[in-house]
Amino acid sequence: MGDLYFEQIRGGLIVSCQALEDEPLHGGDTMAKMALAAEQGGAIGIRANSVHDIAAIKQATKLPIIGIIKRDYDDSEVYITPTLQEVQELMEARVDVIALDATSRPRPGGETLKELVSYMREQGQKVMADVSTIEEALYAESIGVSCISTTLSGYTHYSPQQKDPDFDLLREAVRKVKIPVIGEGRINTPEQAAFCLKLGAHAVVVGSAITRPKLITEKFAHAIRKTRDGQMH
Ligand SMILES: CC(=O)N[C@H](C=O)[C@@H](O)[C@H](O)[C@H](O)COP(=O)(O)O
Repeated sequence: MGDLYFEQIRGGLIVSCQALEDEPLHGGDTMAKMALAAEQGGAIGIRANSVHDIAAIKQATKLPIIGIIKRDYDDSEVYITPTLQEVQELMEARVDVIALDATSRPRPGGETLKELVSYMREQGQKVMADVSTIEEALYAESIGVSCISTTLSGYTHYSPQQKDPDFDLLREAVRKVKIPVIGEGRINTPEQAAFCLKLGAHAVVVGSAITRPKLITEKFAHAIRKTRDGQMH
């Protein structure tokens, strides 16, 4: 029998509604409106950062939520749900899935991915592993995560640095792991999102291209500036 959550999100669009403290749209009220707009536009799930935003989004929509807490620690590069502290905060906030960094980089305080995943499994909590390579995807599957997401390709020094989504990682992960694989990271057009499904992605997460108007504006402004500067020469 398939898991209900994964049946619900199959073939669908999950919208990541995130704005950090230094971003203009930061705040639960804004993220709740983003999530509502996403729902009205046809999203079947939300990915959100922080207990505060998650609570606000829950008031605005009934869509299932993938929760993360981004937090910086001095002794590690890992910032997406790095330690047990963030895991416990997210469990209290009650999210459908907790996503966490599942790269091979050392975690704060010497905690391990395996310990965190075991803890969540014991509590019946579904887990999304944000990976940057196929080796990380295979390891995450072997320790019992519920699904893989290509979120962190391009954000570790040893993964391909590119402006497009990492379709190669998605393709390989779909072929090699048995659990659902989600396409995520730099999916900037509807065509790219659809292509992820063609490659076998279970669902697709899109963030910046939908919910970060400052970045979207920058792309338009940059393109226009380049053309204008070209015309002036
Ligand atoms: C690398 C990292 O910190 N990714 C974060 C993970 O939650 C978010 O900032 C991204 O917006 C999300 O993964 C969706 O990706 P994109 O915004 O490229 O569609």
